[in-house]
Amino acid sequence: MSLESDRAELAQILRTKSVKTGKFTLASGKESDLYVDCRVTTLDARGAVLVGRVLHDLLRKEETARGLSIGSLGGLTMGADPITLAVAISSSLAGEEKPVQAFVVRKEPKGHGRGKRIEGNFTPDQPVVVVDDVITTGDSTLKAIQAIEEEGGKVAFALILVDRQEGGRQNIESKGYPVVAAYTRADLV
Ligand SMILES: O=P(O)(O)OC[C@H]1O[C@H](OP(=O)(O)OP(=O)(O)O)[C@H](O)[C@@H]1O
Ligand SMILES: O=C(O)c1cc(=O)[nH]c(=O)[nH]1
Repeated sequence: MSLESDRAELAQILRTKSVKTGKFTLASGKESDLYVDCRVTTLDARGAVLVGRVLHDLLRKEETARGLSIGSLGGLTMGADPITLAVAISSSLAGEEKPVQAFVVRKEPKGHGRGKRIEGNFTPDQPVVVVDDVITTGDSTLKAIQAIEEEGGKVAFALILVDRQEGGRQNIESKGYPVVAAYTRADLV
C-alpha cells in the first residue's frame, strides 16, 4: 500500500467520523460551527494504523530535511496521546534501528508518585517533536512546548494532524517552532 493511498484513506475516515458541524465552544473559548473530533479517528483501529504511518513519514521527512536526529515525540494529553503512540509503533514496525520514543505532557504535574509533568520516554538529550491533534489558536501546542522546555527539552518542530487554518500555525511559527501538518481544514471540509 502506498503512502498516498494511506493519506487518502485517513482523510476519508476524518471526514466521515471526525468532522462535525453544529455549535461548539473551543478550548480557546471561541465559538465555532465546526469541530474536528480527531479522537474518534485516532482511537479507531484502522485510523490509528494510518495516523501512525502518515505522521511517521512526515516526521522522518522533516527530520531529514533539517539534518536532525529526533529522539522522541509527545504532546499535551489527551488529543496528542494516541497519535504519539501510533507514530512510535509505526517507527518500530518499520524496523528502524532507533525507533522514535513516546512521551505524554500532563496538563498539571502529578500530585503524587514521582510528581512528573512529562511521563514516558522523553529525551532531553536529543531534539523532540511536539504533537497535537488539532491546532486552532496554537496555544495548547505552545503550552506543551513550554512544559518540554522547562524539563530541558529542545523542540525541533510541531507535528499536527489537522490545522484548522485559524492562525495557530502563525502563532507557533512566530515563536520559532516550525509546524508540519498532515491535513488542513481545506482538505477535510
Ligand atoms: O490550538 P488551540 O486553540 O489550543 O486548540 C486546540 C486544542 O484543543 C483541543 O484540546 P482540548 O483542550 O479540548 O483537550 P483534550 O485534548 O484533553 O481533549 C485539541 O486537542 C488541541 O490540543
Ligand atoms: O479549538 C479546539 O478546541 C478544537 C477544535 C477542533 O476542531 N477540534 C478539537 O478537538 N478542538
